[in-house]
Amino acid sequence: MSQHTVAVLGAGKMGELVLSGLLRSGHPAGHLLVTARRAARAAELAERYGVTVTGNAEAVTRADIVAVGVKPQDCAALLDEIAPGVTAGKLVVSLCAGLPTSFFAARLPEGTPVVRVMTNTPAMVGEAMSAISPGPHATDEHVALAESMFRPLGSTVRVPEYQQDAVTALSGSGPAYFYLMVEAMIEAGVLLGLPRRTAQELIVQTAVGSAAMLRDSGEHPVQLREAVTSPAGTTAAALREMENHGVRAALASALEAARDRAREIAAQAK
Ligand SMILES: NC(=O)C1=CN([C@@H]2O[C@H](COP(=O)(O)OP(=O)(O)OC[C@H]3O[C@@H](n4cnc5c(N)ncnc54)[C@H](OP(=O)(O)O)[C@@H]3O)[C@@H](O)[C@H]2O)C=CC1
Ligand SMILES: O=C(O)[C@@H]1CCC=N1
Repeated sequence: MSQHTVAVLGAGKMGELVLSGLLRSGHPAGHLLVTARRAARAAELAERYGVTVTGNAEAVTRADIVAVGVKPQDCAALLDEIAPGVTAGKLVVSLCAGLPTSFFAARLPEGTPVVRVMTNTPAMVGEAMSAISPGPHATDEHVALAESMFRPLGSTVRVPEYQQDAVTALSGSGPAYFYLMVEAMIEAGVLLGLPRRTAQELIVQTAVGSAAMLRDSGEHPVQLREAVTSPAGTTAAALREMENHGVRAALASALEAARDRAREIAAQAK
């Protein structure tokens, strides 16, 4: 991987995470190029990471791997701009929600390999979940390259592309659902009379501990929940209220809405 030159086009939040992950894993700064729309952002990236910031066309000309980190609605214009420079042998890696690899194929030279990745913001602490799918002309070697790009950010998994909108609804947007729940529980703690700072400390550590149990205990969430729920106890009382308020149904609807929005983004980008 380190011998390849990687260009991150549109180094915003996610692009910067890819960039910093590569640098953390020992990828030479000299083999990294980034682009940004605003001059201030370009200067910030150059100063923070010591990488070369160029225009999109130059980055693509110099790179072997081109990671597209712009918002889906900015993608068509970017692809039209870079298509002439995407010569044979270059791999395009999309970070974009919703957009299928066929969207890229339609705008890039025939035969361009495209890999689609849905990662998430816990990449900031090396705990991302990145789901990787080969698109047209992407070989196993291309997918392996994308894996080595995203492994420094956290876990990776290969999924067929048709699952990517569901993946986006689950793990791509997922951190926001947990943050909302934590925020709501802090407010609930304040309602019960706890100082805000105490409520936050209690619930954040409870989230961290619960996440570690989910990952490391080898037990199913149902078993973990049952172990907390004493007969006629406090947890059972709280869980009944959650069921009464339709928490499961709310989550099902929320994830369906996210999946549907991913489809809509693709339809609108055409
Ligand atoms: N945020 C998230 O949790 C996740 C986002 N994604 C996907 O990642 C992609 C990026 O999202 P995110 O990082 O949040 O968005 P950001 O807005 O933070 O980053 C996008 C960046 O692209 C830049 N940009 C836009 N057009 C161009 C262009 N023509 N040339 C160069 N740079 C350009 C923008 O510049 P400027 O700031 O100047 O406008 C911005 O810095 C999206 O496609 C999104 O769907 C995927 C998983 C999770
Ligand atoms: O909200 C979004 O569209 C992006 C994709 C997944 C997370 N954030």
